[in-house]
Amino acid sequence: MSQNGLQANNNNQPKEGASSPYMSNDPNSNVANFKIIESTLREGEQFANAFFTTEKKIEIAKALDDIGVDYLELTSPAASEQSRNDCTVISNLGLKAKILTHIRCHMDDAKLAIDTGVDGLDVVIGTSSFLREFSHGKDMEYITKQAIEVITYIKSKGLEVRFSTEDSFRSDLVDLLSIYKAVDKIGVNRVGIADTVGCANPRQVYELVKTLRSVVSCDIECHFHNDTGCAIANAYAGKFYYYYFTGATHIDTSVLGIGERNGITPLGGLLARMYTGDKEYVKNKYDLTKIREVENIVAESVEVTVPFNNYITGYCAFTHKAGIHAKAILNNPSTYEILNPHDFGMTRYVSIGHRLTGWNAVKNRVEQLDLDLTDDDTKAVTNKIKELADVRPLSLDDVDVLLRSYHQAKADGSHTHFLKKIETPEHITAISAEATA
Ligand SMILES: CC(=O)SCCNC(=O)CCNC(=O)[C@H](O)C(C)(C)COP(=O)(O)OP(=O)(O)OC[C@H]1O[C@@H](n2cnc3c(N)ncnc32)[C@H](O)[C@@H]1OP(=O)(O)O
Ligand SMILES: O=C(O)CCC(=O)C(=O)O
Ligand SMILES: [Mg+2]
Repeated sequence: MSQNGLQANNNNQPKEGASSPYMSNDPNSNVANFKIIESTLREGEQFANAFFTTEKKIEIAKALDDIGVDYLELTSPAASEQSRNDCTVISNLGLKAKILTHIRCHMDDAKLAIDTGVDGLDVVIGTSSFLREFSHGKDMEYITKQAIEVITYIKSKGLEVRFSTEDSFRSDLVDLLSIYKAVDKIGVNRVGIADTVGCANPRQVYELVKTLRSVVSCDIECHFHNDTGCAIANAYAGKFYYYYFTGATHIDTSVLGIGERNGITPLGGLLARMYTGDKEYVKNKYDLTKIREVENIVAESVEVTVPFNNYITGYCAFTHKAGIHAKAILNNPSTYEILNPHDFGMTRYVSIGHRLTGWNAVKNRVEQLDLDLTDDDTKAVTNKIKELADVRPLSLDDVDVLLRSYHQAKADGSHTHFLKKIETPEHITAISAEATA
């Protein structure tokens, strides 16, 4: 969907549910109002390589807080003594983000978590037949009773509480709706749906959120694994329904998407997706220029490199190569860019030393170097670049040497001969060496 298409949709009246009790009367409800539950310090700690010291958790928490994420979700205090201490330490940092910890649907875990000083608890229990049979072994009646007891207790302590079903998309719909209805009735702040195994597609997400929206009045949170590459699209599909009808949603993310197996919805990718929906809202709410910093901190800590094709920060995310693209980008970047790199603290790069280059891109370099060459000159040098780049790609330095040397040769009329003499990329290297000798 095009950026304009989406924005136009925002201004349209919703096609369905105009009389829905969940439709906000707030005139601002047409903006992309969503909240991020940043789970690098919980789901992210489940990533194979993750080991976060307390100091590293503090550094990551502060970097995420600087971006402006709404919540930070921390590993359960039941996991280990250090995990419990870390909940207390991070709760006491005085961050703007609300601090949550993630617990099993069990009174022991809830009691342990209450004392850490967090703002709220994210309670989870599996409801699919897989989890009921092979994980905790409890039936729906037991789960519902337990959920009500745990939620009531947490609420009595004045904390925010969310109840989520694990493996929601492989759970029975009647079971799901019935337990969500029960917890909504006792005043849970949010219910969560979790695609724990990454099996859901955007259509299923949209349908489940829509159905759930019709049975609960509390907020709805979404947690999507990326096993089949749908984590961002699913988050967007979940939000898209809210977009019209509630004006509120909560989406779980982690930095670089790290988590159990191949992880969940990545923070940067989600922000890129949301930015295309409502650029001003996203830019005003989150400091997009700080995404790179937190990604670098996390990448270094978990000993991975930021992928080359990462959303926003991948090294070639704003590199334009083919001649057709380069020409249009130089005329108007929006022709081939949906994200403005400057909004993310990034810069655009137009690559020219290769066989796919075009004379318009080379002309731009001629102008940057302030060389007095005609369009025919530029086209002749472009053809030479293509010929040489059939052997190997040229660096920008190679291209500059070629352009400058051609320009010099033009002064005494030897430029045609000069181009003929350059038969391989090594000839350019030789010219360079001669010039610096
Ligand atoms: C999909 C997700 O990512 S959910 C979040 C996953 N996070 C974690 O697992 C946090 C890290 N985990 C841990 O440190 C440990 O697994 C602990 C402390 C939670 C539990 O450790 P242990 O008591 O040794 O149990 P173990 O991990 O072997 O098994 C899980 C236990 O939790 C129970 N359980 C699993 N899910 C739930 C749930 N949602 N609610 C209540 N109990 C649950 C299981 O029945 C099992 O109990 P059992 O020991 O009586 O059989
Ligand atoms: O608590 C939740 O909603 C999600 C738990 C989780 O990590 C998952 O189901 O993958
Ligand atoms: Mg998960």
